[in-house]
Amino acid sequence: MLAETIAAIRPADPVALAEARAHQDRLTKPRGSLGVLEEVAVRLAGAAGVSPPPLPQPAALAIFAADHGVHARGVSPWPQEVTVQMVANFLAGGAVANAFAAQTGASVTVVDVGVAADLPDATGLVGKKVAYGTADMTEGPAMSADEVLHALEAGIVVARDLIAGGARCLITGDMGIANTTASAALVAVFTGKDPAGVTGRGTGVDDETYERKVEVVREALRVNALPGTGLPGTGLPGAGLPGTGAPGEALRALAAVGGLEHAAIAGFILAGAAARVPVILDGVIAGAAALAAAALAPDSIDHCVAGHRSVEPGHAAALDHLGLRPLVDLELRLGEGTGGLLAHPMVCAAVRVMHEVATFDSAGVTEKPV
Ligand SMILES: Cc1cc2ncn([C@H]3O[C@H](COP(=O)(O)O)[C@@H](O)[C@H]3O)c2cc1C
Ligand SMILES: O=C(O)c1cccnc1
Repeated sequence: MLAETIAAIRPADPVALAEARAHQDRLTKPRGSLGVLEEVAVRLAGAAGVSPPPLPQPAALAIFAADHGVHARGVSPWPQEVTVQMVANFLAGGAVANAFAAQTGASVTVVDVGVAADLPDATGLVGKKVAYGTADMTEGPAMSADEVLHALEAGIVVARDLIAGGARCLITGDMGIANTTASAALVAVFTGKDPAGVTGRGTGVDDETYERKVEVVREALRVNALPGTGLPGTGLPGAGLPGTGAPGEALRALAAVGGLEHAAIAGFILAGAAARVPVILDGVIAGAAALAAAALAPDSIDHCVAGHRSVEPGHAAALDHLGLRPLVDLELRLGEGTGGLLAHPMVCAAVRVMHEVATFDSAGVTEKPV
């Protein structure tokens, strides 16, 4: 399923890109006056392979929830049970993501891809549990080869189901106490940056915990023989995992220091790209997952929009590496999909302009100031 999804991904269509740019310049506004929104609309045209691109609605948020063995190293001030408790909160409609989703009319799908506990009442939960959390990445790989593949496939299936149900825009979401530690490790591996520069305070750790968190990331890279000099191109063997060269290395890195939700989000991105349905990325967890998706299928990023930039330093590093410009920068540090949801109306507005704004010709507006 993974190989077939990757094989279906096409890069941005150059004809649609050129048509969209030309169309922007014919609309009744000074050239370039919509700034970044013009780039977003052009990007979506390239991704869809048609100009104007389809309106990216209805949108569907998928919140992938999982737990992390590295939590045992004291990298988050919150107990692990908060993951399953928040899953219940999402299902009850009580989280920030639910409020933001209601605001933009997005559906919310909650996926258990690896929560350490089972919910007493799982009504409405999409059950795709691959494992009861990952292993501690400072003691060896967080996931086995099978687990990482199954989690990727879970994300692919969720994306396909949402698209089959009518979604025309996918938004990534996450829930997993300690997942900013795994995110930092992934960002360090894929960008080649030092852990100190890409590790953040997550939910808000004190100085002492922060120092430990950076050391834990360093230790995880060392124990898993990930030199942190950037991927692809580290020459790491993809031992035991399908694919040779860069994809095999990417899978090994994802299994070594990622989370089940990172793998699922990577699969979700790949499946959106394969179906030419745009994916709005949320924060640092999505950024780390997108680095893995990019290593598996570089063209998948043509189908992504960076919803926002969180305060996590690893997020900015991931976006830089991917060449993505975030739409919203509001010092958010929550995850769940909140930043992606806030960006969704902007992406819709950018595309709506392409469909509804008159051209200089059609409106009889003089094209150039005399
Ligand atoms: C109540 C609560 C709600 C959340 N919603 C998202 N996160 C976010 O914080 C967690 C990552 O931060 P760290 O790595 O510091 O543990 C993830 O679960 C992420 O989704 C939450 C965290 C908490 C505590
Ligand atoms: O960048 C994020 O999305 C983020 C930051 C802190 C905690 N959880 C998520």
